Amino acid sequence: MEVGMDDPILSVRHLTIDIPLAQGTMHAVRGIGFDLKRGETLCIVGESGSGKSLTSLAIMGLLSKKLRQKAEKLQFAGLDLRNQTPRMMRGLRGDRMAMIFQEPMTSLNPAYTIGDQLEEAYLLHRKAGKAEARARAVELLGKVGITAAESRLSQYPHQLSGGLRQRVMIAMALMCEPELIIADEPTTALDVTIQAQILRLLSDLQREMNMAMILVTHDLGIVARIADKVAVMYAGEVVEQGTAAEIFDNPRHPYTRGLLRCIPVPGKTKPGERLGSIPGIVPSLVGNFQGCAFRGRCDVAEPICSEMVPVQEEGQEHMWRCIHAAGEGASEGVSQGVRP
Ligand SMILES: Nc1ncnc2c1ncn2[C@@H]1O[C@H](COP(=O)(O)OP(=O)(O)OP(=O)(O)O)[C@@H](O)[C@H]1O
Repeated sequence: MEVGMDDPILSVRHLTIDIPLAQGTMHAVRGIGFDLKRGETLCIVGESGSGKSLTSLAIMGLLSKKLRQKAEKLQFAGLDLRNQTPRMMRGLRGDRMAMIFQEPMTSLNPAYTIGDQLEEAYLLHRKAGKAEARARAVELLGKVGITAAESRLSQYPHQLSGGLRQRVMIAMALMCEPELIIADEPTTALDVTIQAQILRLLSDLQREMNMAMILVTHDLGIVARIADKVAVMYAGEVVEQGTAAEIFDNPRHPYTRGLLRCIPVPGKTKPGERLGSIPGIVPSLVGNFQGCAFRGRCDVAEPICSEMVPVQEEGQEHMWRCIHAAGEGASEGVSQGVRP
């Protein structure tokens, strides 16, 4: 099924991911949702363990079978991803959707040349001949700024620097010009200056190819520069989401405000600048959890916060899940509904 240009290419509603553990079930992702259109970039930010990677893996159909995933809606390009067989998901991955991981050495096979690995997805999905796949590989290596691309094809991953390997990973993900790309902290392992170059490159290619992109990152400088939308995750929930301008200029949730306190203005944030740290620890998500997960670290928390948080409603442009923020003369469209 084709989707119109204005329809979301990706639509997620009430995605939950549970992890069975010896001590009980961990509710690692707790009912998140967002929409993404073609050509848009959604940055997911939040501290370690908030569920960003699990969310990315769930969309790609790569979650371990031991984890339990449910969603009211998980739709990509008009396809219901909840009903796809593993074979169908393999058909989509590398072709219409692709993922770039943190550490290229875990995704690149040390035993195969760069050329073989770049050509593989193209040969598989495009039913192309070897010469055509090779020409495409050279073209993509050029696009990601790798010079003497022909000679790189016969090299093995260990012969390249970390920055070059990450460029190869980007080229690999883009071989079939996917409609959706998910990049999970794609430059964490690299030097700060190279990180900024590579993320800028990824963002330029994403716009050139009109792909939708989810970028999971801790780097608020990058978020300020390239995000159209931002989702702030905390303890398995999206606590605030909106356009980048709304999140940076008018953050409403105390957690978002805490993260941005040091660097509130897009354009002033430097590449490599990371999330500030907020005192306190994230509560355990094992077993039943009620109320706002941030309340233990929040300076405006009240007893009612241990009972309820505002719910997210369909179609809200700027959403935050905090009773206080919503009560402070919030703008239109903010949910006043609550759930335990
Ligand atoms: N296979 C697993 N078994 C048990 N716990 C897991 C598993 N995968 C993830 N978790 C837990 O689920 C929570 C969310 O993990 P996730 O990797 O999505 O966090 P994240 O926000 O991506 O963190 P980071 O920024 O550190 O990558 C964490 O507490 C993590 O320890």
